[in-house]
Amino acid sequence: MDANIVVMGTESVGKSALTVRLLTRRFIGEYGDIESIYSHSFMVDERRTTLNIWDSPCSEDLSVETSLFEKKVQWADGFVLVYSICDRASFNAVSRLIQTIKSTKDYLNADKAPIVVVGNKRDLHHRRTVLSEEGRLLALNTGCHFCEVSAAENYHSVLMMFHGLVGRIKGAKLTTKRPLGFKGIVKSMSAVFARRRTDSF
Ligand SMILES: Nc1nc2c(ncn2[C@@H]2O[C@H](COP(=O)(O)OP(=O)(O)OP(=O)(O)O)[C@@H](O)[C@H]2O)c(=O)[nH]1
Repeated sequence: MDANIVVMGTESVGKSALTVRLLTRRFIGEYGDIESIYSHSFMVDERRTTLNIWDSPCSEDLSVETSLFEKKVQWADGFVLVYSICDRASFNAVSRLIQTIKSTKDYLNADKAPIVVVGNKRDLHHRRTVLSEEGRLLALNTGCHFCEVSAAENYHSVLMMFHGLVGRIKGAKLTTKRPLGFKGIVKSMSAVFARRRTDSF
């Protein structure tokens, strides 16, 4: 089975750290600002499952990124929406992201892709500004799942978070969804890089 997962959230919440933790088991501290799709295979019930993970640098500017955003929603079988427990603005952004994802045409037309709300940087509990209960309540009220993790300190909880999402994707039988395809992904990513280059002049 193939499962496409989009990781979203505001700047510096640890989207790349979570993705790299899953892929390499390591926390390397600093991560580039690159839009990337990674693949990761593992065995579940003696069957190979491949995760394709789309990690975006920052997905909050929806007005600029609308068409790319819609492509992501179309491509995704599941979403990981990340905030930092030390950054309330990032939590509010996840709340808005849930509404935006759920109101897009592709999300409504397809079987609803599972969403997991992830509070990252749990190791920084002394700087916490978002309570666990708030994350749990947000997930409960919006039909999402919730967990808190630390990409810096704990590989196992990150692994469980991704694997739990895959289980729900399987349950939702989303494999019938029409994929964006490799060419579509390359095209949409080229558009992002082209725009960034233009923006920098
Ligand atoms: N203490 C702590 N720091 C973390 C954790 N996860 C990520 N970081 C740090 O937070 C910073 C941002 O991490 P990234 O993974 O680059 O965050 P991002 O969301 O991909 O950021 P953008 O690419 O800018 O959108 C880095 O300095 C990481 O080392 C965590 O669980 N605990």
